[in-house]
Amino acid sequence: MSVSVIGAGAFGTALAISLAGRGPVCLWARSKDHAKAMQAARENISRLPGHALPETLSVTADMGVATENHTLLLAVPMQNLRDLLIEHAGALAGKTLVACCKGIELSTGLGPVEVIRQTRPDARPALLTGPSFAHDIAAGLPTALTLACADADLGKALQQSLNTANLRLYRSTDTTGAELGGALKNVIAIACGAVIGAGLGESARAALMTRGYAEMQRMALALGARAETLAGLSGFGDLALTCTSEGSRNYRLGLSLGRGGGFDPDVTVEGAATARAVATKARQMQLDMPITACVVALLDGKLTLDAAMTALLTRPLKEE
Ligand SMILES: NC(=O)C1=CN([C@@H]2O[C@H](COP(=O)(O)OP(=O)(O)OC[C@H]3O[C@@H](n4cnc5c(N)ncnc54)[C@H](OP(=O)(O)O)[C@@H]3O)[C@@H](O)[C@H]2O)C=CC1
Ligand SMILES: O=C(CO)COP(=O)(O)O
Repeated sequence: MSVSVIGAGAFGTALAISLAGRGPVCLWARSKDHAKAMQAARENISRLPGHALPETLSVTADMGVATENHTLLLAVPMQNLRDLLIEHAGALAGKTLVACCKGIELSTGLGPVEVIRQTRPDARPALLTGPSFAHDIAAGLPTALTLACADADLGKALQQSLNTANLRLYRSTDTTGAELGGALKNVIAIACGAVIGAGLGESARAALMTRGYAEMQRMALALGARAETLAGLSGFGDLALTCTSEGSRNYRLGLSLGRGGGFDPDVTVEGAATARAVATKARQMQLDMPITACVVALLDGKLTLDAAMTALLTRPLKEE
């Protein structure tokens, strides 16, 4: 199965580097200048500096060339996925589309697999998600991810073709659970970063991670996900990584909120839009998601961190 990676950000480049260890891979960038710069330097200096592109990795800005391969990994931010699918509708028709983004679309409340299903009903959708920093993957460090695909046979085929020397894939048919785990953990990571940034301590972070996980499960189970998916790499695994490492941009945004500092608006932070999408969805579904609500209020400047902590600590006492 030949593979192209669509989107030459940090994650797309890292996946392409890892896959190139198995054979030819094509990496598509939307900008001709970006593609040319990568070809010249044999490195993605603007998005993933410090990692050489292997010889088996070709770079293009021509979607026609990229879609000569049948399996396409879509590695763009969640809020840009629909635009990509619409802009290149013809070229993407009938392909196997593996979403590699983590988030919930703000305008619809849908996850990546659902957005693919809605915009490209002729495509065969799947999702690649789990605890993994782009720099770790590109450096060849060991990583384990979930490959979720509702079509069990296609999932098995993708697991075989996308597994690499340092990327071990576990498969699942629960796309709902996998996409919600990857999306919701980013919201909790912002909260955890804020707590650490404000000096409230690691005990408070452990409490937030645990109660955040309860929120993740509440929404995911209500939407038909399986509890064991949330307990796996795409949920618990990614929550553990993202809530404890400054390698995470979501966590770093939280840190700056907690410290009262600024944050570069051009950095991809999926949890910000996703927090808003999830809060809206929770209201519609009448689900109690107090940590998510506090993250939205913090992001909107409607609540200070002190007031958010007081709000969380003074909620009615309940059974765990
Ligand atoms: N970085 C990481 O460690 C990991 C990231 N992910 C997920 O991967 C997804 C992408 O993140 P990441 O690669 O880090 O983000 P980056 O900010 O590094 O890159 C985003 C890329 O998407 C491209 N892009 C944006 N909009 C479009 C569009 N409409 N059409 C085509 N290309 C577009 C950008 O192009 P341009 O350069 O031209 O602006 C850029 O190359 C996110 O959902 C993230 O959660 C998952 C696991 C790990
Ligand atoms: O999803 C990730 C790790 O699994 C990357 O996290 P950030 O998007 O917060 O950097």
